[in-house]
Amino acid sequence: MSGFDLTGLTASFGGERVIGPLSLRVQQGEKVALVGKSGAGKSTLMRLIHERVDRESSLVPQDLGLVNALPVFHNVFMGQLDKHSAWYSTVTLIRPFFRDRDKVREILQALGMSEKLWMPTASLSGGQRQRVAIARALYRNAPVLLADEPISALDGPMAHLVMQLLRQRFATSVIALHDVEMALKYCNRIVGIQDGQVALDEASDHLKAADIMSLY
Ligand SMILES: Nc1ncnc2c1ncn2[C@@H]1O[C@H](COP(=O)(O)OP(=O)(O)OP(=O)(O)O)[C@@H](O)[C@H]1O
Repeated sequence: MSGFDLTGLTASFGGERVIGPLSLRVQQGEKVALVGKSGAGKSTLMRLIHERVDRESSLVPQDLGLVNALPVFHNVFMGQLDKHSAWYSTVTLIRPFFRDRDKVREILQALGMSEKLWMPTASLSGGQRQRVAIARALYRNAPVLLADEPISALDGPMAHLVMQLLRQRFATSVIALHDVEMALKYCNRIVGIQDGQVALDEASDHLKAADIMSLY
């Protein structure tokens, strides 16, 4: 599977409906930006999609989900934890295999931080930590990328580099973005969320930033 067709997506907190019911069909090759104001329901929708797509996806959650006590290498390696045996993962914890080191180093290099390979993740800056979560998703190399605000802590040039890399490496993606210009530049479909519903669903080519700002 490299696209998905989900129906009946709903989420409630404390008896209050915050998402749906809504449907979302994403075809292979689509790069979807989820946009909408803070609290509209983007992260909740992303979690619902991930629950259904799960092993077919590479996830970059908003809270990053890193293990601070472990070095960068091991956090990135976790992207493929479910593909290895317990034996392989235990050996890797103590003495990683060369092929895995090389692969992880190569991904970190593309993200401009190969020198951090063995650094404790806790010692990194916010933007560096965000890139470790992105590296983990790249290392997982699943058919679909699900990323929740993956460039929120990055400076301008690094944000563009990361968006280019994600576009190259994942045929199909759903990325929640606050930056409307980045959404238009790097995604070919814009889905706007308002009060837990799809309020806009258009090809990027047909939209200008001002059209999207009506959601805010
Ligand atoms: N664990 C939770 N418990 C209670 N309410 C929650 C919880 N998670 C989200 N919500 C509520 O659901 C709504 C949607 O939140 P969500 O995080 O999905 O929005 P968002 O569009 O991702 O916002 P942001 O852009 O600020 O990340 C908000 O009103 C939020 O308060």
